[in-house]
Amino acid sequence: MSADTTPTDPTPADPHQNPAVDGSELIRFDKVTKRFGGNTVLDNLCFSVDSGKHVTLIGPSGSGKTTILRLLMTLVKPDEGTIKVNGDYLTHEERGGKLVPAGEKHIREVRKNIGMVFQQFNLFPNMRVLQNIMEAPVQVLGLSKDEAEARARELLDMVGLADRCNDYPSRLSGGQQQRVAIARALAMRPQVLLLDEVTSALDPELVAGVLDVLRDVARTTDITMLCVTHEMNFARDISDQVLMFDGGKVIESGSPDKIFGDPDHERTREFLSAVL
Ligand SMILES: Nc1ncnc2c1ncn2[C@@H]1O[C@H](COP(=O)(O)OP(=O)(O)OP(=O)(O)O)[C@@H](O)[C@H]1O
Repeated sequence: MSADTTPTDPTPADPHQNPAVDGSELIRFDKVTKRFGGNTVLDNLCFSVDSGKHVTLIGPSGSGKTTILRLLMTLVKPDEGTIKVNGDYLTHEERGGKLVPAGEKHIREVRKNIGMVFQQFNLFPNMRVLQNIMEAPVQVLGLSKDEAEARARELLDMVGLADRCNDYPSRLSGGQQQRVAIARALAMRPQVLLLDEVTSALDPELVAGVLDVLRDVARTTDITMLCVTHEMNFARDISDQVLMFDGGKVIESGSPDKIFGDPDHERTREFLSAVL
């Protein structure tokens, strides 16, 4: 990501500008600005997500939703501002009372808390399903092969694919591959699961199976979920909170009942009438 510049003057959180930090806050974006060339995609963005909550990001195409997930994965870096996960700066380290750009080791540690499922499944094509799920827990977390395999089998059972562990991804449908990708992300036991339009590349008849698996994950685990989706019924079902983005900012946030039923903002109304 050579176009990215590392922030040189990160501004520490301003408690007067942002919602109060409570004990259960897991993610905080503080005055985050992200530009691509002359295009300001996120503009002084502030928001936070509490531990265990399921938050859906909605908004028009190009409003920066995917960029937020990519920032959390450190696939891109903010131009200004700071991001904290579980109290640790994601892109900065505190050294001698000062914030300095984070080193690779620090970023790797913070990222262990975060799993992501992409629109394209991105499975390793040359590994069988079981191996796809075991790989990172063994390589990154240092689990023994037996521990990783037990974890992988449990997750395959959860996503309804216990009988496909010896198949290569190419033998599976897109929906099945995406369910393996969900199991693979969960195998790292992340605190946060990022979901980026995970059903957009699927044939319509395969969408429901994937969404059902995610509903189960939301219902049966305490994982924090940050979700970008065009599936508004799914968003309504699983979300504790919906954030509506426009012009690089959160213009409105609230419960799904509020945002989908009686939004305050005209722009939210317009957007929802176009997509619902
Ligand atoms: N690597 C990049 N280089 C240049 N521009 C980029 C890059 N990534 C994203 N953008 C631009 O940033 C803007 C926001 O993109 P982003 O994918 O975050 O939007 P989005 O809200 O997720 O949109 P959609 O719903 O269409 O996926 C878009 O104008 C996009 O073209």
